[in-house]
Amino acid sequence: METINLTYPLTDEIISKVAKPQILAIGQFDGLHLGHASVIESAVRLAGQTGLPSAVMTFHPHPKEVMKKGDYEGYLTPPEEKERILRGMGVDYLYIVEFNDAFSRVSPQNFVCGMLVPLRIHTAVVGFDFRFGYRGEGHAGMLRELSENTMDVLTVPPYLIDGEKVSSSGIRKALQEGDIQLANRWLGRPYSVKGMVMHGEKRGRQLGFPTANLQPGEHYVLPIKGVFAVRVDCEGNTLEGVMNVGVKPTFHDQATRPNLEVHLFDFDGNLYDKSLRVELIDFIREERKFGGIDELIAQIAKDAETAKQRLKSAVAE
Ligand SMILES: Cc1cc2nc3c(=O)[nH]c(=O)nc-3n(C[C@H](O)[C@H](O)[C@H](O)COP(=O)(O)O)c2cc1C
Ligand SMILES: Nc1ncnc2c1ncn2[C@@H]1O[C@H](COP(=O)(O)OP(=O)(O)O)[C@@H](O)[C@H]1O
Repeated sequence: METINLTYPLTDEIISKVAKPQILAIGQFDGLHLGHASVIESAVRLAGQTGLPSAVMTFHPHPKEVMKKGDYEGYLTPPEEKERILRGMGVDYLYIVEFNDAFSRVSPQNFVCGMLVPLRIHTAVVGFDFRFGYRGEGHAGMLRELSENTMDVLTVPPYLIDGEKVSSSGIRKALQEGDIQLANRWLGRPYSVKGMVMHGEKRGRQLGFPTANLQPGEHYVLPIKGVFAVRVDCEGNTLEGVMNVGVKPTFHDQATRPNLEVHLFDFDGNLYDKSLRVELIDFIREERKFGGIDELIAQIAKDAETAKQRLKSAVAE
């Protein structure tokens, strides 16, 4: 898969590089959940049937972040994570369109005539509720007409689980409520957060549980504050562990943005400045303020045992 950054308006240089008959799935696709996957898989399937390349068009930064909408809480899948997942889906091209104030004011007509038509899109594949252009005034039904019938449009129906429409907002809510099982079921994979390991307060080792403190590189949606059973990808190696997401109220009175810290099982090495991708497998409990260090240590030991059991049963499922 090749990733190509696009800005509006397209330059002649980029048009000559990118324009070709192709099947294009368009959407924000934050989360790349099973609903998004069904749109993208439809595009990849159609590409296979027609012999044309498949492509995905997405927008960055998140429009809600740029438009300063109150309900923006970070990314489920920052661009790097989207790339990783789309590569595994057999997509040929990923177009990341720069979303800024000016782009937010592009009309539906200009988006189609200035972006999709010059790229020579054969078929645009979109979800049933796709909106585009200034104030979201464009919808799927307008794509063909605005392209003057040069482009076909395939609209994919909602993806349901237990009668409920899979959605990014539902996944955000589930993460914030600690329902990791639901979030993961809707994502079709474990929710993961990636970041570099940084120095902490050097207390973990004294407690008997060294913890790699993660600096998430992008602004991720964080789950509820508490303890999780996790699987960790460190430079291609898979490890298991237990993670605390929180502010360590036992040691700190002031609430800050939560920290992510992972204690890895059966590991003794230096992780500083390495990149870890942590998959949340299950939620164990909420973070608490303990009366003393011994109580905290005893609880962390219990958490580690619980995490090992949950990881074992997750594999067996
Ligand atoms: C599994 C696990 C559970 C934890 N639970 C709590 C908790 O409930 N309350 C709390 O104040 N700190 C909790 N901690 C955080 C510890 O206080 C923290 O690991 C310790 O202060 C080390 O911090 P450092 O890495 O910055 O040195 C937990 C840590 C782990 C690994
Ligand atoms: N099993 C392990 N799990 C996590 N980190 C470990 C482990 N063994 C060694 N380490 C190393 O120890 C560091 C954490 O030790 P800790 O005393 O908690 O220091 P800090 O406060 O800087 O995080 C990690 O960043 C990593 O480099």
